[in-house]
Amino acid sequence: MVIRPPLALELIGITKRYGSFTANDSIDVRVEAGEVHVLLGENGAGKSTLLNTVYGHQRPDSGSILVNGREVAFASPADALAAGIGMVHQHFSLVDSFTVAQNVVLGDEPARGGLLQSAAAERAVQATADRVGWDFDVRRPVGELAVSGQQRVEILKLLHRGARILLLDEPTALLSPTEIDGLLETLDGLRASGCSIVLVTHKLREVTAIADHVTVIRHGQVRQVLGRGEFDEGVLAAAMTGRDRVEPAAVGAPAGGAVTAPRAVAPAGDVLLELSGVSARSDAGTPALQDLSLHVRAGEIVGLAGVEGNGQHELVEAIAGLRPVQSGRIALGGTDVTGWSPRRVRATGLGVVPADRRGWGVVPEMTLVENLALNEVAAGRDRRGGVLQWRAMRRRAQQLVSDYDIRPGNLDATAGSLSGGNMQKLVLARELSAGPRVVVASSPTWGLDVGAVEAVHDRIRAVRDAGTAVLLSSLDLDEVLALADRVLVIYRGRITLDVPRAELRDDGFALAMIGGSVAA
Ligand SMILES: Nc1ncnc2c1ncn2[C@@H]1O[C@H](COP(=O)(O)OP(=O)(O)OP(=O)(O)O)[C@@H](O)[C@H]1O
Repeated sequence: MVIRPPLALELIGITKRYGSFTANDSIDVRVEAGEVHVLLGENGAGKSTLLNTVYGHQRPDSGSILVNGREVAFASPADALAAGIGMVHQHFSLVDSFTVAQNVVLGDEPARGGLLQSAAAERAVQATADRVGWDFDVRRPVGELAVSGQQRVEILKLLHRGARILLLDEPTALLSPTEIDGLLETLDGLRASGCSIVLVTHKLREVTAIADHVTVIRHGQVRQVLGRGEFDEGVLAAAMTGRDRVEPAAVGAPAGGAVTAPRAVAPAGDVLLELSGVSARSDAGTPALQDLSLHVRAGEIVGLAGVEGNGQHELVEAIAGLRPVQSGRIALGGTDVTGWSPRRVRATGLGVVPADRRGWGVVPEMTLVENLALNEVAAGRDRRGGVLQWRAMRRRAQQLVSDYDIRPGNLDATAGSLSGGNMQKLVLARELSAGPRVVVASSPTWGLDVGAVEAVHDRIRAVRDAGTAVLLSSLDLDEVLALADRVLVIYRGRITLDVPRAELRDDGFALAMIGGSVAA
């Protein structure tokens, strides 16, 4: 008789309702010790709900959670951590000026002589890093690490507190391709050391690279469980959508390498967005944009590539009037808008898809109708004789919800109740649909499932074809290559490469992103 070790984590019949809506409907998931188990599903399928339930953020309405064969009930994330479960969030909670060791022990300092600086803490953290084979200098300030290094510190924090089961909700959504490879290597090492990993990702290439098992969730229910050898990208895409086998490209998958050729004809429209010698500071007061100049013409998509932290966010904010400009000039449609308020800049016909949708993309407490009408309201186009045109606003919202496939499409639900991907669709619907002259978009498809990615790419191409000037900043190079007519590279707040997509050489492109100088 073979005696099997207990499962690391077993979810049995987990059900979670929000009012009359069932987000998780009797979900079973079996996670073995030392495996990477992917939860896959379209936007709104119920993946984050499930992770939040397992991590003690919320109680399930029914169902059981077993850790190493023993039933548990968590009232908070602290309970989950005490049982050996840790969750890595998309946004880090690290103190840049603290060392790796200080960050790891923060809030959990050694009991005696428990100062953050203690050598004992350093030794203990080093031992944890050594245990998983990470070559870390734990005395280095976290602010000096790349994003992937910081993500490792977040994971180290959990391991140091005894976590052996890690939950990761879209950890690669805002990482560059090299950083994604780094994270996959990290996960592989953790698996080899016996940790179990539950991973939510929309990128099918990552799933095929790393998953031992995939549980496919559709409309809150488990539809399929697939083991290694039983899936490729086509099978996964089909399982997610419920269609017969489809090639991922057919549902849109930049990760699968579906790169659309740029338009053959060079755009010849007027310059609608122009930055001349713009300098601006980061939140920390350091130079973020340095004498930066660029332009985007009507009917052109300009892709902005660069490693995270080279000024992309500050650039988008400066154009939107959200970040003061030290020197230089920003013009929209030929009008100098430097120093204008965000509201006034927008009124010139600017659409903005921000990197942080929860920050200023949506107002979570407001309904879908209200969020979709924000631009109209701000521009005073929503009223007649001073009276809000609710009926027209609802009609328009209904149309946008259907066009952009925002689910569930209850117009009176708050934006905050939407899943991450559907919230992103809401922002895109509002910003792309108002007939903007210029669109500035930061990672527009982050968190979207493969089908939604292609739909959004089509919409961005459509606004371009209608004569809009589009500046698209993305960490996903496949996305830049799929959409851009011209590619810029931003490095340390300066544009270091500016070349038509058709003339782009891959090696030069990659080199420019890390500061190398090349002839395109
Ligand atoms: N607090 C809430 N109140 C009401 N409905 C909610 C709430 N949280 C989530 N939902 C709904 O539950 C469903 C599942 O959401 P969830 O965030 O789990 O999806 P997801 O699979 O993680 O999607 P995504 O890939 O877009 O992140 C969605 O329809 C969402 O609107």
